Amino acid sequence: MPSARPPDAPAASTTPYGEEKKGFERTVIVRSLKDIENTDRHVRSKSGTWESKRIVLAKEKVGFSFHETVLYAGTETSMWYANHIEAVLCVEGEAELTNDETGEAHWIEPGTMYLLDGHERHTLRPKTDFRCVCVFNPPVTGREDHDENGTYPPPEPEAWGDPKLTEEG
Ligand SMILES: CC(=O)NCC[C@H](N)C(=O)O
Repeated sequence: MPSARPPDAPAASTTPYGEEKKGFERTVIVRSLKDIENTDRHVRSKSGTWESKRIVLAKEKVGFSFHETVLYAGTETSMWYANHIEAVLCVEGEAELTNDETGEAHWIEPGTMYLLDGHERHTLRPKTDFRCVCVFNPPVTGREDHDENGTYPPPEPEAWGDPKLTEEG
């Protein structure tokens, strides 16, 4: 049975910035990895070292994107998220993570998270297929793949609805 709505509940949803979200419908987005398989939200990298299912994107306008990524056993991927912050939680497999700014190495296994809060250049070397869930802020818009530096371009503010960045003047 649905629970009663508390009297002080907000009348409408708000954005991450506390502003009312326009066009809000009182529905919950439910989406499975199976729904995403082989759609536009499923990106296989040009490098051939990873694939990513983009579960939540900029167009959802919630301030972040949320992905499931698999990096393949025996590969090496060097990345530099110059325009994004990324958090990564390993859910399956094992990999060595190197901070290419410092040379420091970390072993990442299920239950371990790493956070690139300083746009650090880094490399992942999975020993086995490495499955992780990732959050990007600002959100990716859909088809991003690494350029020659392992970077994604920044999204246009309009793409993810940041009211602070889209205000006139
Ligand atoms: C762990 C990592 O950054 N892998 C590269 C793909 C990225 N997570 C994505 O989903 O776009």
